[in-house]
Amino acid sequence: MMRPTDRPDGHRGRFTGGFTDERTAEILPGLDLHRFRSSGRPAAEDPRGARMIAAVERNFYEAVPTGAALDQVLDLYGQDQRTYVGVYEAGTEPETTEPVGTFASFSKHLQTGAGREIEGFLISDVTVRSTHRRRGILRAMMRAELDRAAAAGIPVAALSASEATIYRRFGFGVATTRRTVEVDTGGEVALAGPVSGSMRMIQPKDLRDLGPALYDRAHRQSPGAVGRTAAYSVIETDTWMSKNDGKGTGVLAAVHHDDGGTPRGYVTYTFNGWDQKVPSVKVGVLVASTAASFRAIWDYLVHLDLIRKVEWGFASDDRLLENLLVDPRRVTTTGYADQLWLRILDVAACLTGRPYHRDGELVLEVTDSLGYAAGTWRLTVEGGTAGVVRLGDAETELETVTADLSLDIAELSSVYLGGVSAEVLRQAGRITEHRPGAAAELTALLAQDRPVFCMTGF
Ligand SMILES: CC(=O)SCCNC(=O)CCNC(=O)[C@H](O)C(C)(C)COP(=O)(O)OP(=O)(O)OC[C@H]1O[C@@H](n2cnc3c(N)ncnc32)[C@H](O)[C@@H]1OP(=O)(O)O
Repeated sequence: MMRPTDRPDGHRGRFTGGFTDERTAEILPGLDLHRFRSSGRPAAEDPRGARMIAAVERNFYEAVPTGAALDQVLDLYGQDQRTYVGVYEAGTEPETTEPVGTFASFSKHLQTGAGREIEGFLISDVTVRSTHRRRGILRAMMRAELDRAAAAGIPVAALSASEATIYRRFGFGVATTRRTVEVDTGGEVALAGPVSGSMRMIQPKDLRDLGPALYDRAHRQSPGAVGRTAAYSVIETDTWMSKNDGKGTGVLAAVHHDDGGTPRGYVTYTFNGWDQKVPSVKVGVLVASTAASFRAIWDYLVHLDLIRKVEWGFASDDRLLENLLVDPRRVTTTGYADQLWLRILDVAACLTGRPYHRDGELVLEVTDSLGYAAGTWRLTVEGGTAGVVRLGDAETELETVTADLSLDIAELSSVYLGGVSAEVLRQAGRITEHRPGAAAELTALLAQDRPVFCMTGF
């Protein structure tokens, strides 16, 4: 089986290779930090991993999985090669005690546009026990792990946030957003563009191999997309052990084939039940590797018999869905959320690791309270290739250059992929312009040829 973490080129990331267990005594008074890799083994053989998962669930106010459900989570996290940090009361052992602080990280690719990608340090499961909050445990874990990622040469960290006010202080900025939408599918619904190929219903378990292959193709075309976690292998195949013992929860699935019979996309969805006032379905995973496939999948969804509403939690902000329909008012946005938060650790590696569609030159004065990216950077783009120098470094001129823009690393991380406008952040007072028009120039320089969107959660 091809797992979401496997890549055709065999790349698993520099970072995950050289890991060893370690213990850093006294990260804070009376608190020890332990770091260890997910083993992928069942709870009976990995009490440390099991207690880590229990702590994460409890801190998110969720029920703790047990038995086969817990073993499945441990297996999935092992596939992701997650590294866990646990903060423990001094003198207690991870094998027998739950941590009071948790922090997971793993390596996945981040698409930077035009099929280019850089390694990302993906962060998840950040929690602190209710009784230990606001004592600096998150700050200590974040600092320790960003230090480690930066030392390993990973250019960017990424996360999705439970609350929007936590992570900017650590240099993270919102790079992509998503919407929750409801599509009114009652009566005659017409699409604006052509629909081709055919849809076939399949068993969700048949997505085991097809899902990752199609996702891999789709995500390479989408700046902002990241490699999926192994959890998707049970989400889309409806085989979560924690739900109905893995026997399925009624997820339906359909695949789009193009006119030549090649699969190009798929959708999973769930019926919300006949007790609803308006019969509706909720889309789970929707992956389209071509624009034609996206149209065909939505043609299928809006024409489901008896269904008068389709809900979807992962619509992009570019109004693609509205433009797909002859009547764009059928789409109602019911929620709006920041999705991918980025934190640039290595300015030069990030800015040279993405495509450009025009030439230009800008000097950026970057502040960074954690120090990784601070400095005055000259970005020069010629023929689609960027050169980046930190002014004042030994080999560059110690000149008195006036920066075109001053901004914090959180803002540079926000605008980096081109999904957020530097000019808008200037207007919001988050970026200071020293040369009129420089923010608009940066916006144009960073613009992509495709919408910037992260189509997964992690
Ligand atoms: C990527 C993810 O996993 S997102 C999930 C985050 N986890 C959760 O939401 C679960 C519930 N909440 C928690 O477990 C904890 O409250 C955490 C993890 C959010 C914060 O942990 P703590 O140890 O309390 O944070 P810590 O004391 O280190 O605070 C660090 C800074 O963040 C600020 N901060 C902490 N929590 C929040 C919050 N919820 N909202 C805004 N600011 C916050 C603190 O004020 C402090 O600011 P300062 O250092 O600039 O003065």
